[in-house]
Amino acid sequence: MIGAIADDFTGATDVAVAFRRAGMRTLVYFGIPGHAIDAPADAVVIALKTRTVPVDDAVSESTAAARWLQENGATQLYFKYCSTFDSRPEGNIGPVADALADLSGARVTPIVPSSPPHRRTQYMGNLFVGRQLLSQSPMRHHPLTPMRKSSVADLLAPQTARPIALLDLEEVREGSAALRQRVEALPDRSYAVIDAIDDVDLLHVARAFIDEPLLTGAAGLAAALGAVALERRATAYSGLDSAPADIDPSLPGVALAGSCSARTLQQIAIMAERGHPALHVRAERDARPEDLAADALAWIDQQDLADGPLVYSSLPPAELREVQERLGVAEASTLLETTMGLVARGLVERGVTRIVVAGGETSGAVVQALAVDGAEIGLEAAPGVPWIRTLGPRPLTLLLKSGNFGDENLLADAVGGERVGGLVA
Ligand SMILES: Nc1ncnc2c1ncn2[C@@H]1O[C@H](COP(=O)(O)OP(=O)(O)O)[C@@H](O)[C@H]1O
Ligand SMILES: O=C(O)[C@@H](O)C(=O)COP(=O)(O)O
Repeated sequence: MIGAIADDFTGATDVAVAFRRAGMRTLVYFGIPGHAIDAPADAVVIALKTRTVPVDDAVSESTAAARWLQENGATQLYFKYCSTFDSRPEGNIGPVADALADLSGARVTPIVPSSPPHRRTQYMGNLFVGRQLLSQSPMRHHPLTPMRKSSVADLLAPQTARPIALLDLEEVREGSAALRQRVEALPDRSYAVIDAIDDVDLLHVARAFIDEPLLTGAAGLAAALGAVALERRATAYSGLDSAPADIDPSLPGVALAGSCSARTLQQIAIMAERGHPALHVRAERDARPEDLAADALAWIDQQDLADGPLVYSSLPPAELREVQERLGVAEASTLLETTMGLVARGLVERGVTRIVVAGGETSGAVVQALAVDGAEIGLEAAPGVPWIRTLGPRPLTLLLKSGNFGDENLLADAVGGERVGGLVA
């Protein structure tokens, strides 16, 4: 079994659906479960909200998640971070990877953020988002982890004391055996930052590292790892059931958006164009999340839920900067994340069973406020954005959308647009 630790909740569903697409029975848990695994699985993902928490917290939570996974049958660990390598100079990718490498006894740990289905590629050590270098992409304006460099080794170096080597695309394309030899020549306790621009490159990497105790990357390498693991072990699986969970998202849905990413802003604009009622939640100094949430829920009570309403705090870069300067970055984000969590709780109390959330940190806040234990993975509304059905007696249908994922219509479609049935039926 592969045990994956994701540093945010949208990343967890992204990597979970990558494993499921490769044919693995996959479960996702939000936080470390207080119980044993629910069902036999080939991949288990633990979603943590550790991308921007203090380094020590990220390390201790990730290590505890790894131990739970090992105790529940994981023979290989996968550390899932963002395909845009979202982190701050002090971490948390480096410190968490260091700790997981120590725990698993990894000699050389691959660092592979490339995820071609999401148009994240790496060439000569530089990460691209579509046609742009990471440092020139909208990620330079991210509210919590602005990415202003493109070299993955340069981003990682301040986060770890371990040696970092680049294995470039030409070396990757020599194939997995040659790549493996290059890995063998690297020093102990080192990182290999590895180029990949398509899925075949990732298969070479996955084959070169298939017997290693720890791999790290985004959903791209996870999909390749799943494919290689399945290729190797197909005959050993018994009762393989990789079918997506049968989730019916036809009930009215509500969207909550805290992402300020360029794509989410477009998706919000399309929701307005398509006539979905929308409420903008403003972060003001001394505002209490309870009051902001109560106002938002009072507004919800006046809406027809069949219209697919949206509650959002998202702002474009200049206005976002203004709020952050006035309130503080952490203060504003904590206020708005807590508010969104309380709104989600109020929605469930009102009988809403389908909630669409835009933003990784925002999804973390919402799912934690709803005290969701785990989920089954359904079909994808967009690449890397699967519908999920929560475990437990009162299941909810959730879509946790990474800020930058999905086409412009995704949010409108997901709250009740005409394409929902087509995608999920
Ligand atoms: N108007 C705003 N002012 C300040 N911070 C905001 C505002 N709206 C959202 N945020 C914060 O920005 C962060 C967005 O991160 P996240 O939800 O992970 O989105 P993404 O998936 O795009 O990275 C959250 O912490 C959110 O609370
Ligand atoms: O790898 C990715 O890009 C995503 O799975 C992811 O981690 C997205 O994070 P957010 O954009 O913060 O939702």
